[in-house]
Amino acid sequence: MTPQARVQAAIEILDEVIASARRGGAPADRVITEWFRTRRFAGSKDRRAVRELVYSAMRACGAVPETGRAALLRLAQGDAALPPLFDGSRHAPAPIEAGEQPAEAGIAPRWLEQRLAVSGITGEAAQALLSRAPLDIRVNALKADRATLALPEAGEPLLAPQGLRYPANTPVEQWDAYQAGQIEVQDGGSQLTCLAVDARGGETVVDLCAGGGGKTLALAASMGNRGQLIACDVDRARLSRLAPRAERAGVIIAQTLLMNPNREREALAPFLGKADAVLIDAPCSGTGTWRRQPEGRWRLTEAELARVTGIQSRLLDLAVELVKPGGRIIFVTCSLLDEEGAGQFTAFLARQPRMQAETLTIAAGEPRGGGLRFSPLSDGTDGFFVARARLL
Ligand SMILES: C[S@@+](CC[C@H](N)C(=O)[O-])C[C@H]1O[C@@H](n2cnc3c(N)ncnc32)[C@H](O)[C@@H]1O
Repeated sequence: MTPQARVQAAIEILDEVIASARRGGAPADRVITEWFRTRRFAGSKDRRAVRELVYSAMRACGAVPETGRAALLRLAQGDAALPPLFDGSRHAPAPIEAGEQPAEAGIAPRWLEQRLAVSGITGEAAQALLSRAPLDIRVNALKADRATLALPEAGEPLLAPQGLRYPANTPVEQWDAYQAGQIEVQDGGSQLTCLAVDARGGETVVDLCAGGGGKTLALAASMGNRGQLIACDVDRARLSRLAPRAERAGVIIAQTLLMNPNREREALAPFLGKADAVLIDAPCSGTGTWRRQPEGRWRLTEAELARVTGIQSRLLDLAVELVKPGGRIIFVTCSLLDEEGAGQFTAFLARQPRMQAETLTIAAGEPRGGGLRFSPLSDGTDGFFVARARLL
């Protein structure tokens, strides 16, 4: 593909990414893969270059762009090599017209920038939400140890005891250690939130929002595969990804529990008052994951934010019924918004006087509202809020 054709391809893909974000459809990565599936003429270098253009353009725009072309024009404003490629030649985008408006720059749609600002995320901290994420792995302590595991490339040790960092796009999934279940891909911040659970062998631990089991696997490793680990979710497709991952990782204690939304308590009846720990890795706005999914900013609406914060407070109250006296609840969101972090946790403590907040001894993050907040700027991780409370 010519450089001009790559720009035109990026514009067409962005049109689809924008439409998909508006209707709550497939994420950008899938849109890109699908686009190339029917364009076999594109080689691997073309794919990489077009993908880079698409992601750079997404990062350059704040609010949802009207069109892919407007998004690319925004990117072109900061990259002198791009405007000449709008030359109208075969497969190239049409020439830029006088007065043609690029999409708006910014961190996010305005309402969301304001919510971030109220939560103390402005300037550099806000800009860092759109930086490029590295690739972090967790060495699976059930099968290996960071200190002795030989890997094709030496990573940078992270604060999390089994964490290693690599440049983005390192093909770790092709490594023998990955196939052997000795390593998992997991953001360093996510690994730190698992430390807050402090899950131990022999305990009963409920992972209330297990999804595909990223944290479940880390908890099983921390428990040395001893005890009871109940991985729950309301999304059948996500939960079904756990079994093959658990098998590869050698995890034998995780049992899955599919719940009906709004009827979670019924499914959890056998565990009421039995849990030593309940992890709530709650559904959230995902504002902490924009480094990887910049189009997440364009999917979020105020109504969706209100919906997920409602689920968060409901699950927090449900967790109180699940823990035994002395048991602990760990609340996690991959968000930097206080309404999904410090504010949510403070309101929970006020509603539940028998729950007492605990100070976390993780040497990272900024103390906020009884918990810790990790951010791309200060911690080099995805954005997370994590807090722990114990039932008196
Ligand atoms: C942040 S994701 C979990 C990620 C997962 N723990 C991991 O580490 O890979 C949030 C999960 O909450 C689930 N969820 C949404 N509503 C729920 C509910 N009412 N009860 C339990 N889980 C819910 C979603 O399906 C999603 O899988």
